[in-house]
Amino acid sequence: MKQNLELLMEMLAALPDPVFVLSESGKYLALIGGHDARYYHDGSHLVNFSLHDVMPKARADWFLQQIQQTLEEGRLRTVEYSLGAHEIKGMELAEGPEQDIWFEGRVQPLRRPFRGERAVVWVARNITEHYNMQRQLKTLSEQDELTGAYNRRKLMEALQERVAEFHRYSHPLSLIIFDLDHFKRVNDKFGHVSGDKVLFSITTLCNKQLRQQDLLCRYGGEEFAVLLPNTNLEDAVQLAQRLRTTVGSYDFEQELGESYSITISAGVSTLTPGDDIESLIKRADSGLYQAKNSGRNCVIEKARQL
Ligand SMILES: Nc1nc2c(ncn2[C@@H]2O[C@H](COP(=O)(O)OP(=O)(O)OP(=O)(O)O)[C@@H](O)[C@H]2O)c(=O)[nH]1
Repeated sequence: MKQNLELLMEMLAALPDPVFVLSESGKYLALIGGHDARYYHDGSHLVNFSLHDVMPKARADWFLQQIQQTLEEGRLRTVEYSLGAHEIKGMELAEGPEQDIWFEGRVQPLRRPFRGERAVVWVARNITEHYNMQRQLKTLSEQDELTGAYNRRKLMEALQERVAEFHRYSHPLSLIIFDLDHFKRVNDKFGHVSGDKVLFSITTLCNKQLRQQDLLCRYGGEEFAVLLPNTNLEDAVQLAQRLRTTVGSYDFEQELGESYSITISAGVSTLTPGDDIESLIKRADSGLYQAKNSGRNCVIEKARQL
């Protein structure tokens, strides 16, 4: 019997991930396992304290809510969250990972009350590596390899979200499609590799003019699209003009080895009630087509004909 108990204690102590027992009121009742300092900080000092004693209120509230919801549902729940050791009072920062950790928390109700309170077992697994890799993969799947701008897939995804938002909340949404003028001449004169450098620099130049929420995408070879949430037609045209003058006044000497200017032509459209993604794109495209036919280096707006 004693041997079995010893074995059980050994097993519990050797659990690779920390396992907390947390009460319904947010008290740390017990902690076992999670002793590998490569993955976890030592949280043994937390036992007998409450969540609200050791972490900022908003954080503690969140953990408490998870505990209470798990008890209410009476079944295993899985949650993901990031937590830095610096957010927990009394944590030994030097011993353990430096960065904030992404955790997967598996939260299971205990079958009976513990010290007079309902409680859960909370297994916290460090998933930082997995999380970062997933984020990296997501970024790669949304990005154009050459320029770092978003790709067409991301544009279509964002369009779907934003158009739905427009129909629900009437937030304005505009689209610019622009294309480099006579880009074939650049390739012919300086070579494809230099042309690639120009595409990269144009992406950088344009991104500097955009807000965080705007989305610059490489739409085709030398064609770009800019999705502008919360932007009406007038402001979108203004921005398109700014992109046009920014690119037009830039000297591509560094990219091409001699002083050289490149202009862009753009079409602009804005979403209206009853409109859809296809017609928004179509109008911006037709504005671009008209801009090319009007001598290039200009912006043409296309309002919807009702
Ligand atoms: N370097 C480089 N060139 C590209 C890439 N994608 C498309 N292009 C080039 O872009 C050029 C597009 O040529 P056109 O469609 O004739 O258009 P343009 O010369 O820009 O003329 P307009 O659009 O009518 O002003 C071609 O030379 C393509 O090879 C790319 O990824 N890298």
